[in-house]
Amino acid sequence: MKRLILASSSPRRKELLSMNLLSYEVIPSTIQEVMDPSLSPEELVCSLARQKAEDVFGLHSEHVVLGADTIVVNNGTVLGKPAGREEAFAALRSLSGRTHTVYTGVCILSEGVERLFSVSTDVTFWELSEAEIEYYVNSGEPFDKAGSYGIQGLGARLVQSIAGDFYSVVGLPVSRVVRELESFGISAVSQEDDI
Ligand SMILES: Cc1cn([C@H]2C[C@H](O)[C@@H](COP(=O)(O)OP(=O)(O)OP(=O)(O)O)O2)c(=O)[nH]c1=O
Repeated sequence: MKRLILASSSPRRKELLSMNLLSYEVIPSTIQEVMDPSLSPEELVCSLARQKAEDVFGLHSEHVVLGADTIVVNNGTVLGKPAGREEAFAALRSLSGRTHTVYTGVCILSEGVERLFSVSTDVTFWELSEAEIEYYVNSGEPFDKAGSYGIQGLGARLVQSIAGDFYSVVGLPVSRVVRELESFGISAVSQEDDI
């Protein structure tokens, strides 16, 4: 029986799958992500998701492997995870009072089959004061997150509205993923299993 392997070190992706799936194993990929600047945002997240999935599938090709990647694109600029405080400040200042797009790419691999797709969500930030930005950076939350914020945490207060899938912003479009996984023979937790 094929098992699902999540090729990710992201605690958010793990949580989102746990909410929905019977069982899976986590084997994070160890690749150095290669970003090709000539790619569109959709192509870029798909390429990074595929790199992560292929890395783990290379060693576990008897199972189903899922890789994902999330980026924030603001006015044509790709914002990944900030390298430090200054980058986090700059990213949050640039997102203030504007609408940006969060892209999450997903790659699911099984022997002879590949499913590759991306989901985009528009997120609008309130106008942020310097004091608000400083408070948020000091919380430490921006540092392991694309775009320097987490919509699921303290960062919720920065967000005025979203158009699209909330869970995709958090790192995994989980309802689409659950449906795609069914065609690989990986099924979601049923009502009875919960009782
Ligand atoms: C925009 C946003 C991103 N994020 C996170 C999701 C991802 O974990 C991270 C983007 O980095 P990724 O490079 O997509 O993922 P990762 O390095 O955390 O994990 P791995 O490569 O091992 O799968 O940003 C949030 O948690 N909340 C948000 O609102």
